[in-house]
Formats: sequence, structure tokens, C-alpha cells
Amino acid sequence: MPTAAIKICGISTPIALEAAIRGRAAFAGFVFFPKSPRNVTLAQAAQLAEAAQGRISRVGLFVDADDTAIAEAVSAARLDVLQLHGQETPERAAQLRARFGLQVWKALPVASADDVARAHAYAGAADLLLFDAKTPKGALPGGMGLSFDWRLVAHWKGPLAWGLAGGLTPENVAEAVTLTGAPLVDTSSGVESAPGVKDEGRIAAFCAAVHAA
Ligand SMILES: O=C(O)c1ccccc1NCC(=O)[C@H](O)[C@H](O)COP(=O)(O)O
Repeated sequence: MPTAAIKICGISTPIALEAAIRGRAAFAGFVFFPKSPRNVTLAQAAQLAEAAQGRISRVGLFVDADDTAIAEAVSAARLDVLQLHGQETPERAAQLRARFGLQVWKALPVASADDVARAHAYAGAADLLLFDAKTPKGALPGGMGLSFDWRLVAHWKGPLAWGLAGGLTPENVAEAVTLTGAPLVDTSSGVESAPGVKDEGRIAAFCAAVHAA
């Protein structure tokens, strides 16, 4: 089985970015959502994008954002991928893909098999589905360190590419990859020492665990 690609989400400092690159992560996620403890300003994103250039792909994370906000982030952070983490419909995903000419990833909150079945609606509209844990009402829609029953997506064979997120840590990611065969794994709070504070050592340990799985 090929090694899963790694995305480290919620990067907001050059130190965390360098740790992700050293760990051979393929994707650095920048959160553009003011309610998140990982939110980056356009100026911060521009600085990180400059440092990342040619070394790691940049994913911008949005929650029901409007086109103007997305356009500003695309330009500041030279984004490669738009990750939609709100209530975006397949039509909205397709619209953004056409407008910006970038890959679009849709996060899908999962708590049951019915949630996984919703993935099919995004065929032809998004490029990748990120199965993530459903979070409680009123909480942030991601980055909460919650996981779901991985058996629901084990060896998922669907009409588009997919990745696994939600509560992944250096301690459990090898088991998650082995059980699900996920082609991509995404972590945020699992590699932090406090909400929004990335830990270099935990980023290194997470990446090493994925490469060894
Ligand atoms: O990270 C956030 O603060 C965030 C806020 C709002 C929507 C999504 C958010 N993060 C999404 C991610 O890509 C996370 O990597 C994913 O939900 C997994 O998070 P975690 O369980 O903390 O690893």
C-alpha cells in the first residue's frame, strides 16, 4: 500500500511550516475563519506562502465564505486547493472550482453510514472528500480533536478521491491508516500543545508514524 499523503492543517507560523516540510507533508493548511484559534490574516498567509513556495502545496480552509474573501486569500496565499468546511453544497463547490480554477476539497462531517453516502453528491463537483468527525452544535466545524468510527470509511471506494481527518494524532494515525487505507490524512489539534499552538515535535512524530505505517 502506498504511503498516505499528509496534510498539516492550521499552520500559522514559519516554525510549524518548516516542521511540516521536514516531515515531508504534502499539504499545509491555512485557516481563513476568524472564529478559529488557527485563523491567519492575509498578511500572515502571504508570508507563509512565500516561505512555502515550491516545497509544500497550500490549502486554504473556508467555512461558508463569500467569493471576495476567497479571492483575497487565493491571491495572498497563492493557494493550490480550496477546502470547504461549512455547509457548501455540490453546486457551490462546482461554482468555486470553475471560478478559481483550483482543486476543491469538501469536508464531510461523519457520524453514520448515511453521512458517508452523502459523498456521492459531490462527484463531478469536488476533487476530494475529507471525511471528518461531526462536531457538536455551536462548536467549530473542525479542528476539535474528535474522531469518528473509522470502519465507516474503511477502504472507501467512491467516485472521487478521499482523505481522513478528525482526532488523528501521532499515537493513533498508524492504526487509522492501516484500518482505513486512507490515501490522505489530515491533522490539526493532534499536533498541538494548546489550541492553535503547533508543536514541532508532534508534527515530526505524526509524519514519521504515517511514513512508517
Ligand atoms: O482547525 C480549525 O480551527 C477549523 C475551524 C473551522 C473549520 C475547520 C477547521 N479545521 C479543519 C481541519 O482541516 C482539521 O484538520 C480537521 O477538522 C481535523 O481536526 P483535528 O480533529 O483537530 O485534527
